[in-house]
Amino acid sequence: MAPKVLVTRILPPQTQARLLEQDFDLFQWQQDCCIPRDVLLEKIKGVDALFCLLTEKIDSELLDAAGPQLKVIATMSVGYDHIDVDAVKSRNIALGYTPDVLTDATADLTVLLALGASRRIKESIRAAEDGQWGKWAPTWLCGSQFTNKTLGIVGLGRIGEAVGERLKAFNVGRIIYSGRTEKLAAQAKLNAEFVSFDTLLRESDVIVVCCALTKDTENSFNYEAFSKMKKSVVFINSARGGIVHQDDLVRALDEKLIGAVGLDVTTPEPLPPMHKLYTFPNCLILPHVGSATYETRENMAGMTLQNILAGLDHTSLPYSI
Ligand SMILES: O=C(O)[C@H](O)CO
Repeated sequence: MAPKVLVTRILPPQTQARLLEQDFDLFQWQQDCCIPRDVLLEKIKGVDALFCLLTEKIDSELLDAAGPQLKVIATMSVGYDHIDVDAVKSRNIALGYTPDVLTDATADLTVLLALGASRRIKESIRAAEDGQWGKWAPTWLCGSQFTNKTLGIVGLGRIGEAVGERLKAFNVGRIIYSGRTEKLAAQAKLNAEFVSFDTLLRESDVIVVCCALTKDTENSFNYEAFSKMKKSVVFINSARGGIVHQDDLVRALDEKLIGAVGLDVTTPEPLPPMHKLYTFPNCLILPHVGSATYETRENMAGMTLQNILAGLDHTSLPYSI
C-alpha cells in the first residue's frame, strides 16, 4: 500500500516534479498560504510522513492527532524551534532538517542587511524615489563603514562563521563572538576572540545575531542589552525574531540608544504593516528572505524529500536532527 504523505506547501519546481513521481498517497496543501491549523490537524490523521515548513507548529497535539503510524517528519528549514523535538523523539519518529545548504544564502543576506543598515539604504532609496535628491552634499545620507570596526557575532555556528568570513573582506579590525561554547576551528579561521555576551554588547560596532532560538537565547536582546551597546551600533538579526525582545527594541530605537537596525526576522511573522518598527528610518526590515534564492530553496526541498524517503524506508535520515 502506498504510504500516506502530507506536504504542507507546493514545492520548488524540480522537487515538486520529483514528489509527484513518487508512489505516495499524497495530500498536498495547494494554496499559496500556510495550511490552517485545523486543516493540518484533520489531514495529519493516519499519515506516515509529514513534509513541513517552519510555519507549522509541530507539538504533542499534532503528533497525537497523527497517530502511532507516523514514521518521519522532515522540515524544509535549518531552524527547528517550531518543533517540539522531545515530543517527536519520545514517539520514535525520525526527524529531519536542512543544515548547511542555506548557509551561503543566509550569510549573503545578513551582510546585505548589515551594509544596508549601516549605509542608510532605506532612507537613500526613499529619498531618490520621493524627489528629495538634491545636489550632492558633503554629509547628506552618510552612514558608517566597517573598516577597522569591531564585529560581534552572536553564535559562531555555520552561518555566523560564513558572515564573519564575508565581513572580513570589508576590513573589519576585530571579530569577537559569544555563544554557549568556544568554536576553536571557526575562531582560528576568522582570528576571532571568544568573549562574554556583555563584552560583545559593549565593544561591538556591528552586532550580527546568528544563533538558534532556544530557551537560553529567547529575548536575550532586551532593553538592558540595548542599553549596553554603543549608540552607533549596527544591530542585525537574521536568525529568529524571538531572540529579540521586540518592544524593547522599539524603545531602544525611540530613545536613540542604537544606531541602525537590520532585521530579516520578527515577532510575529508577517510583521503587520502598521507596526511601529517600520516607522524608524534607521530600521531596515525584510520579510524573512534569508534563504530565498532559487538554488537554495530547491536544495532545501530536495533534502527534505530525501529525508522523507529515507524515513519511509526505515533507513537513517541523511539530514537528521
Ligand atoms: O530556518 C530556516 O531554514 C530559515 O530561517 C529559512 O530561511
